[in-house]
Amino acid sequence: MSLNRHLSRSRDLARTAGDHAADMFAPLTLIGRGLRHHAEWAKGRWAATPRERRGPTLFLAAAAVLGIVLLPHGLLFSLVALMASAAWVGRRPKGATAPEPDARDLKLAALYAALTPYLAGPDDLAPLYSFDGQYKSAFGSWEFDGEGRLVALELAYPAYFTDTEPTARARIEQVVQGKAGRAREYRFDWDEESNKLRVSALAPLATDIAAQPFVTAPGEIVLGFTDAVGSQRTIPVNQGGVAAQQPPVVWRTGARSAEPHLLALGTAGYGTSSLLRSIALQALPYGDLVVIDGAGTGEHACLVNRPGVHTVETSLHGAQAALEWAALETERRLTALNTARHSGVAAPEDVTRPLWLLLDHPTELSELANAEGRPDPQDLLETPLRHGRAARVTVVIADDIEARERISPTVRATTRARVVLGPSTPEVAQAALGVPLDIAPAAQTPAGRGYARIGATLPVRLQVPATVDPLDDEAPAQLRDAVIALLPHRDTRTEAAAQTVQLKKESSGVQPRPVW
Ligand SMILES: Nc1ncnc2c1ncn2[C@@H]1O[C@H](COP(=O)(O)OP(=O)(O)OP(=O)(O)O)[C@@H](O)[C@H]1O
Repeated sequence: MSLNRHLSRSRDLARTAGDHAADMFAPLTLIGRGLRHHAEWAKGRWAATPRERRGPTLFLAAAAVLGIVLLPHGLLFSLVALMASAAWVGRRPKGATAPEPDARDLKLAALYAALTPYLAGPDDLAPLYSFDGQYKSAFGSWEFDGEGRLVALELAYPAYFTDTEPTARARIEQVVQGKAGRAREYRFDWDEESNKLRVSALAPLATDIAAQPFVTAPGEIVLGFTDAVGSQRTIPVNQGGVAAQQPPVVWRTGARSAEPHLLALGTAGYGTSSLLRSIALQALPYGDLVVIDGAGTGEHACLVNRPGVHTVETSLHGAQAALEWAALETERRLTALNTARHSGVAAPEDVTRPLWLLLDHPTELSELANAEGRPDPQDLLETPLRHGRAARVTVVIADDIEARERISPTVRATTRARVVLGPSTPEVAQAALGVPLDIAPAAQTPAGRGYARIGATLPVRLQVPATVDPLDDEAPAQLRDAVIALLPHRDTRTEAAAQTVQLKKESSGVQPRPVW
């Protein structure tokens, strides 16, 4: 017999012996698997049993075992019963594989595990959060979207959690946002009375609404658009060339407004100048403007010499002259209004026509004035800010969030309409809006995105309509055309479209029309 035949025979013998052994040990494997299941089940029950009930449970189990041992043939019968049940549980249908873990279950379990270090109390006898706990003990309800992303969650937290402390809340909000995905914004609704937190993921706001005439009453300014929760009404808009209804963030100005002035702070490049331009275009049909461009970048040059625009100032001297005039004009209007009231006649039109003071980056001028030992332009705003409501003078200030410390206390105290644009941390949002934000911003923020707070209301999300500088060659022509179409003209000629516009973006060429 050749060596090869010997080898193949031994292989066959080994295979047959293996098959026989597998057949012989199959019942043992089956029972072993069943016993393992039983052990896991018992371990799970033990972990789920509250600590104070573990002693009595152990006692009952020991009593049952003792009873079985004392019964005639009790031990034998119980062993047979255990083997039979293990064999039943351990059987596995042919081809069956372990079920895939549910991705949603895994996400919720991961969130629960991440929250546990912040919400578990070491001395809590019945903890909602514990390292060997289950998320179902703390999470009341949850909802996932079609793509498997968490969109809503209600969770309970222990009563001793310091839910009134902004830092403690912020920690929990950060954990939730981290586990649920930083690409979206989340609203956090803390129900302090019942120790519940409701989290909802917010759909992104529309970014394709350009400057256009908005359907509003005189004195109403559309700061931008929000979600359905943030506004009580919708207005018709042209959204990316399609007619749509969108909920606006409306700022009411005028003699009856409780928030007659606005302060907008933002990260550089996130659209505070565009917001100012958007307000200017909405204010111009009903009022007059004085524009101060503290950064001197000529971003508001498109307003120069427009009907209703008194002046666009970019220098410290010009800004001071304009603001001194505005202060005197406010006093003149107050006197004229008083006289009219005393004589019981209607106030003249030049007193009631709204006057808007729009200041972009005024803190830069404050620094310059400080260096030159001249009066701070912000101080010149005192009269319009304090008496502007009665005199129909509205002040709008836009500045860099980094410059918030240099904003004067009078400006901060009198600007009750607030906007913050660009990426913001809880501290920045609180400094800009005056209250903590109950919304966690997304990791990526488009230009013009932020939050608005009008008076004592809760902050709402805000997307400012794209109101680009029509003299900015890099801005899309379509957006520049939208702004050009809204600029008022001295005659009936139609202004050239953005592609052929001949205006030069040279702030040195800006010739403001002096009013004093
Ligand atoms: N709402 C918006 N939609 C689309 N683009 C915008 C919007 N707001 C601003 N932009 C674009 O973002 C850029 C910066 O805008 P803007 O100059 O208004 O920002 P800013 O915060 O005033 O910046 P800076 O402080 O540097 O002047 C511009 O190119 C502008 O066209």
